[in-house]
Amino acid sequence: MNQVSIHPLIDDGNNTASENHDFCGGVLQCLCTNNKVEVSVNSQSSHNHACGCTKCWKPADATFSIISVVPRDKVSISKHQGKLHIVDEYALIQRYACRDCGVHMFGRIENKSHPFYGLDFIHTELSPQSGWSKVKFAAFVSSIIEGGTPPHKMSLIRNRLRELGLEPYDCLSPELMDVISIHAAKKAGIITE
Ligand SMILES: N[C@@H](CCC(=O)N[C@@H](CS)C(=O)NCC(=O)O)C(=O)O
Ligand SMILES: [Zn+2]
Ligand SMILES: [Zn+2]
Repeated sequence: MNQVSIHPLIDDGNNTASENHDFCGGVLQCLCTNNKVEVSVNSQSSHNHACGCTKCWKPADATFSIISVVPRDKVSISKHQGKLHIVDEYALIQRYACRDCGVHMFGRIENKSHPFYGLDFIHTELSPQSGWSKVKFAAFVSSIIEGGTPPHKMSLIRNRLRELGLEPYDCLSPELMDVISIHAAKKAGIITE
């Protein structure tokens, strides 16, 4: 069967397996064999989704990354902080990566006026614990072309995402796009609450 790969963790259609509503976090580990960087996350993840952009970390054999958010005050570096560096200081999301294995441990927004300020971006697949929220949609789908996917495969990939229960969007989901616009409308005084 000529099936396209989205991400090894969801390709088998088993995306719903482990979500646990009582789950309250775990430890993210980098992929080094020794001296693993560890980041403690004391919260369940939200808005877990597949991201097709070129900036988010993904395993070598994946077309999409899997990324979610947690409150930034629930994230702390617990081991080998010295191995972390910021991938791009000028990006909106400052991604803290392990210098040795390249994995992004978390991403942080420092611009206090950004609608997503206060949320850190994490890859729950780096955690040995199970119970994290399930992947709910696919964002920045058209961007996979910038990552090398041949454009003629796009409809096959969008169909496969739908088959896996992940509605494909070329930016963020409508819910998150609304959050961004509500923030902008409040800032401009168009709406008050
Ligand atoms: N088409 C671009 C899209 C990049 C992009 O805008 N990514 C989104 C989703 S992660 C974003 O919010 N980026 C902010 C950032 O990377 O700092 C690419 O693939 O590089
Ligand atoms: Zn590492
Ligand atoms: Zn991304």
